[in-house]
This record gives sequence, C-alpha cells and structure tokens, in this order.
Amino acid sequence: MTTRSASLPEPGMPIAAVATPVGVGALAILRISGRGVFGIAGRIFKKKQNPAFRFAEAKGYTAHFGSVHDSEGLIDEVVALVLRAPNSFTMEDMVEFTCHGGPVVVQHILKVLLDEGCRLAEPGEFTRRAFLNGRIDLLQAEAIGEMIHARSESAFRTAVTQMQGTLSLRLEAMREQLLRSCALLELELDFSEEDVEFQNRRELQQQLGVLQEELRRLVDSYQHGRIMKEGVATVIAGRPNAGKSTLLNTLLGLERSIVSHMPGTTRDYIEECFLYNKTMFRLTDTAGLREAEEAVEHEGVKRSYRKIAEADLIVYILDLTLDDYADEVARILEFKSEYRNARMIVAANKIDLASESPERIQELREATGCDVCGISAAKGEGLETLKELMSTMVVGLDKLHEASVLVTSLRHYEALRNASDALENARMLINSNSETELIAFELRSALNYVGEITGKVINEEILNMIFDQFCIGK
Ligand SMILES: Nc1nc2c(c(=O)[nH]1)N(C=O)[C@@H](CNc1ccc(C(=O)N[C@@H](CCC(=O)O)C(=O)O)cc1)CN2
Ligand SMILES: Nc1nc2c(ncn2[C@@H]2O[C@H](COP(=O)(O)OP(=O)(O)OP(=O)(O)O)[C@@H](O)[C@H]2O)c(=O)[nH]1
Ligand SMILES: [Mg+2]
Repeated sequence: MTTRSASLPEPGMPIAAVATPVGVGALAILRISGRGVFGIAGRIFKKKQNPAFRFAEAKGYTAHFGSVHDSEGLIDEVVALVLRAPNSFTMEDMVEFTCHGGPVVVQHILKVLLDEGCRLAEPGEFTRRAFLNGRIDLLQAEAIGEMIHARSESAFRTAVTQMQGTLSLRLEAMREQLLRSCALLELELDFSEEDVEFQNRRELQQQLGVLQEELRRLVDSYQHGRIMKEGVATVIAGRPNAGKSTLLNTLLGLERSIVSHMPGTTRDYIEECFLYNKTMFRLTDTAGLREAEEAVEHEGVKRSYRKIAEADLIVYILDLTLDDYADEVARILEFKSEYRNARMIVAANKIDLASESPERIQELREATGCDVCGISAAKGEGLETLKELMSTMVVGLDKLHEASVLVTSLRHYEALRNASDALENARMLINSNSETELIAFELRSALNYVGEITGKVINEEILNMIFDQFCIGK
C-alpha cells in the first residue's frame, strides 16, 4: 500500500459536488475530494460523541455521526464517511456527507464546503480523477456513464460487461504485441548500417494478419453492440399520408405523433422505444417522402433520408388505396439496393379500405421480392403479423453472444477501424519489401489508435468529450 501511495500523483484541488439528483428525497450525498479535504470537513463538522474528533486521524472507511454548521449555526445532522487515499474512488482523500434530502439543506451544505475552500466539481470530474489516477481506464469510465444512463436491460448488461474490463484486456494484449514488433523494427533502424533483421518479416506479416482479423471482428460487432445499447433502429418510411404516424401510434398504444388526412403532416422525425419479444426497437416516424417545395418540409424529407440511411430495419408503408403502385415498387427496389445494411419489410396499409387486398399484396411480393404484410394501422389489423415479422427480421441482432466482447460506442468503432486500416497499410508495405521506417510508422499509428480507446494514449479532446457528458458529482 505504501509503494502504491508513494507512486500516486499529487492530489488535485479540493472539489465538491452533490452526488444525488436534485429534488426531495429521504437522503442526499455530497462528496469532496482532493488536497486538504480532511481539514475542510473538520471545520464544518462536529462529532456528537467526541468533540476532539479529527478526520485526518480517522481510519478509512469509517462513518461518523455529527452535525454540519455554518456561521449562523446548525444546518443538518449528517453521517460523514471517511475515505483515505488511495482507497477511495478517486484515489484521493475523500469525505462523503449523507444529509437529509431536501434541496435547500443540500445547497446550504454545498455552500459551506465552497466557502471553506472547495471548488465546485465539473461534470464527471470525480470519474476523470479516478481515470487519471489509474483506478479505471477510459473504457470503464465510459461504461459507468452508460450504466447510469441505461434504459433497458440489454444496455445495462453491456455496460456492466464493459465496466468489468473485458474489452480493455483484449485491447491491452493487442497493444503489447504491437509494441513488441514496433520495438524490434525500431531497433533495426538503430542498426540501419548493418542491414540486420530483428523482426522476421514473414512472422510479422502473419502476426499482423491475426491482429487484423481480431480488429475486424470487433469492428463487426459494432452493429450488434449498438443495438444492444440503443435498440434496433427501425425507420417507418413511405409517401405522405401512407399512415406512418398512425402506425407509430398504434404500435406504441399512445397518440405520440400527429395524424391528419393532410399529406405532409409529419415534419421532423419522432423517435420512441418499443419493446416486443424482449427486443428493443427504436421506432422512428419520418416525414413522408416526396419532392417538397416548402422549405420546412424539404428539410424534413432530408432528415427522413438520413434516418433511413442509418436504419437497421426499414418498415416501408405503402398505401393500398393508391391507383398505381409503380412508383412505390420502384422506390422499394431502389431502397433495397441502396441500403444494403438494413433489412426491409413492406407494410401494405389500409386493408380496411382496399378491395382485393390479398391479391394486391401477392402482386407486391412478386414485384418487390420483399416480405409484405397487409395491415390496417388505424384499425389495428395485421399488427401481430407485422410485429412477428419485425422480430424475426432481427433475430440474432440483439442477443448477447456468450463471452463475446462487443463494441458499443462510435468512438471505439472509429478508432478500431483506423487501427485496422493502419495494419492493412503495414501489411502491404511488408509485402512490397518497403523500408522498415514506413512499416514502423504504420504500426505506431495502429498503436496510437488502440491506445486512445482505453486511454493509454491520452488525448485531452477525447477526455473532455467523454467527461462532459457525465453529471456533476459523478
Ligand atoms: N458511497 C459511495 N458509493 C459508491 C461509490 C462512491 O464513490 N461512494 N462509487 C463511485 O463510483 C461506486 C463504487 N465504486 C467504488 C470503487 C472503488 C472504491 C474504493 O474506495 N476502493 C478502494 C477501497 C477498497 C476496499 O476497501 O475494499 C480500493 O480499491 O483501494 C469505492 C467506490 C458506487 N457506490
Ligand atoms: N382507413 C384507414 N385510414 C388510415 C389508416 N392508416 C392511416 N389512415 C389515415 O390516413 C391519413 C394519414 O395518416 P398519417 O398517419 O398521418 O400518415 P403519414 O404517413 O404519417 O403522413 P405524413 O406525416 O404526411 O407523411 C389519416 O387520415 C389517417 O387516419 C388505415 O389503416 N385505414
Ligand atoms: Mg406522419
């Protein structure tokens, strides 16, 4: 323990924050961390049983009952928890005060803490310190944030897995291998006059191939990981008045989206989560697709296309009461070839109005090659079939593979792709017998990308982006 504390960086400025949500609750927690927090805590806190009590002499992980005062007198009775560096979340000296959970009480205690020398913590600053002091890596810090914000069981599960550090371990192993090869190549550069080869090129080529394969698997897990976290991105698309908003509302069982007989009712897209058969669908109702003349609608249609391009599943709504389906069939075929990553269902709507629906649906099936199901969004007919179809379309997409590591964040996905590209370059250079220097450069670059994910390579901009999303007090 002593060696660990000796190697700890200087504790930061004392910071204070409320760690619990704003509002009325049974209890609330305030925490302080950093240099001199025991002195600060001692000036505002009196221990009932022991007036001579000093935080600096208290053992770590002990709780003390007492009261908090300001110049006017008593504020509240509290429990103070003592955490001694490095055995605290931030690895600094910390004190946590549990007080009564009223917003005014909490603000009073926060104010005395600030008056006594703490600065208000920035969002995520406690976790940032936990990262900078080596308690957790960047992936784990992000996982804590994701866990707090998780709104589904699957999002929660993936966050917990990531918090345990499985992906971190894989990436660290990768980094070590790359570092070793890199070091050997750089050693060759030092002996460049002697034309030696410390790193056998055929071996290196083979090792990089294995690493690249692993990177590719991680990159490929992103769609799956994202779905675990956010749900299946399901976009309801189609012409104006086809019944998209009606379908959204009927699926949700509430009047979320405005429905009217006027074509062009929905302007901006609307997103809501919908759970079916344990699969989370993130449903997006979009503006009807047409050449819009009016500026706002035009922007709406642009957004529709953007959402369609990001979809995992497109539910194309077609109005069966149209006289002619040729344009619709053409668009469906175009979507099929344009959005290859998405799966598509055609929902032929308004079966309650259309005569000869079964025949028309069969024709549509043949013309589009898609799964087509007849529905009445307004009357709720055919929806069970549609939901079943949605569910089978995404089978496997949202189920956790056992023991597999998933990439769930766009940041990680991009860094992994960049790393994989750098390895690809390195392998091409080796194949063409290129100079050692160029190969080493690509390996360094791959190393940097992998290191950015866990935070081994510290990039201030990335840190800000991550920790700014946290709550104050976390
Ligand atoms: N009251 C309280 N609850 C909390 C936190 C906190 O900071 N305070 N946490 C904040 O996110 C989470 C728990 N995370 C934590 C991680 C490490 C340590 C810690 O002090 N570790 C020391 C001591 C271990 C021990 O005595 O067994 C260590 O590992 O050295 C504390 C909290 C959730 N619950
Ligand atoms: N009879 C019948 N009418 C429907 C059905 N579904 C929708 N409608 C009607 O069709 C009209 C258009 O419905 P919306 O849900 O607003 O259509 P939309 O596709 O969202 O239209 P935009 O937002 O303009 O793109 C409304 O008058 C609905 O009541 C249906 O299954 N049967
Ligand atoms: Mg609409």
